[in-house]
Amino acid sequence: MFRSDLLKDKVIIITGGGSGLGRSMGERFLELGAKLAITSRNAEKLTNAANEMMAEKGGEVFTVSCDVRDPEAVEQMIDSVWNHFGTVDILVNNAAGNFISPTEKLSHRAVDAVLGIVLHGTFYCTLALGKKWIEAGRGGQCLNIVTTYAWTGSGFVVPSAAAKAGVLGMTRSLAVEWARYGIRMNAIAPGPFPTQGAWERLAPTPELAEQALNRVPLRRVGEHSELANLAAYMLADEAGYINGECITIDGGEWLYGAGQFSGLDRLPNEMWDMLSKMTKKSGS
Ligand SMILES: CCC/C=C/C(=O)SCCNC(=O)CCNC(=O)[C@H](O)C(C)(C)COP(=O)([O-])OP(=O)([O-])OC[C@H]1O[C@@H](n2cnc3c(N)ncnc32)[C@H](O)[C@@H]1OP(=O)([O-])[O-]
Ligand SMILES: NC(=O)C1=CN([C@@H]2O[C@H](COP(=O)(O)OP(=O)(O)OC[C@H]3O[C@@H](n4cnc5c(N)ncnc54)[C@H](OP(=O)(O)O)[C@@H]3O)[C@@H](O)[C@H]2O)C=CC1
Repeated sequence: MFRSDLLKDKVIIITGGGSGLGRSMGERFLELGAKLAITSRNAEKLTNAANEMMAEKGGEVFTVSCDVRDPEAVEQMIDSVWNHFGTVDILVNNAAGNFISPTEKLSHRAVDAVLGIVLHGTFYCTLALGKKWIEAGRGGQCLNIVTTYAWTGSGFVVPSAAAKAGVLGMTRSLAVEWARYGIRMNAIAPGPFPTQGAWERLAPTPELAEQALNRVPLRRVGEHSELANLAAYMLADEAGYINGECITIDGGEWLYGAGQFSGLDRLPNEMWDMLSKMTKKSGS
C-alpha cells in the first residue's frame, strides 16, 4: 500500500506501544522504516514486545517504562528517548485506561485513574516533547488516539468520554497554537478493534461483544492493519498539510448510533412489504 521507506528513520514514541493497537501501529511503522520507542508501565511486557517486534520486522525498538500519570517520569522518558536516538520526530499518544460502570458507582479514585492516564498522561507527554521541539527549533507531530464518543459522549464510560473529549480539544487547540513551530497535531477515532485490553474491560461477555458488533453498519470489527495504515499515512511527510484533524475509522458505527431510523436495518423484507402498503395507503 505504501512505499517501504514512507517513515524511513523517523523516530516515533508510542505510549502503550507494547500491546494492543499501539503494538500493531508500531509493527507497521517498523515495516515502513521508522525507529521506535515504546513506553508503558510494565517493563517486562515492553522488553518482550520489543524483542518480538525486532525479530519479526527488523529495525530498532527502544523501551522505557513510564507511568504517563507521573509528569516527572514522563519528562525522563522523553529525555531518555531523545538522548538515545539524538532526536524525536513523532509522538503517538495511545496509552489509555477505561472500564464500563454506572457512573454513580465510581469512587473519585476510579475517575482519577482514567482521567490521569488519558487526559493528564496525554497532556504531559505532549507538553514535555513539545517544549523540547520548540527549544530545539524543529517541528514535530503528535497523533492522539481518541474515540468517537469524544464528541458524542457515552454513558457507562463517562471518565473516558470526558478525558477523550479533553484530548480532542487539546489536539485542535495546539494544532493552531503550535503550527507556527512546525508542529502538527492530529487524532484518530477508532471504532471497535478487538484487543485484550479493551475487550476484557468493555465487552467482557459474548453478548456484549455481539451487541457492539450489531451497531456497526459494515457488520464487522476493524482490522488492526486498517488502523495502522491510516496512522502511517497521517504521519508521513506527504500528509503534511493535515493539521487539527480527527479521522474516524469505525465502519460507520457512530453515525449508526446518531441516525434516528438506523435501527430499521433489522426489519425483514416481508415487514418492509407490509409497511410499504401501510405507508402508501396512509399517504393517499
Ligand atoms: C471500544 C471503546 C473505546 C475504547 C477505549 C479504551 O480506552 S480501551 C483501553 C482499555 N485498556 C485499559 O484500560 C488498560 C489499562 N487499564 C488499567 O490499568 C486499569 O483498568 C485502570 C484504568 C483501572 C487503572 O489501573 P490502576 O492499577 O491505576 O488502578 P486501580 O486498580 O488501583 O484502581 C483505581 C480505582 O479504580 C477503581 N476501578 C478499577 N476498575 C474498576 C471498574 N471496572 N469499575 C469500577 N471501578 C473500578 C478501583 O476500585 C480503584 O478505586 P478505589 O477502590 O480505590 O476507590
Ligand atoms: N480497541 C478499541 O476498540 C478501541 C481503542 N481505542 C483507543 O486505542 C488506544 C489503544 O487501545 P487498546 O490497544 O485497545 O488498549 P490496550 O489496553 O491494549 O492498551 C493500552 C496500553 O496503555 C498502556 N497504559 C495503560 N495505563 C498506562 C499508564 N498509566 N502509563 C503508561 N501506559 C499505560 C498499557 O500498558 P501497561 O499496562 O504496560 O501500562 C497498554 O499498552 C487507546 O487510546 C484506546 O482508548 C479507542 C477506541 C476503540
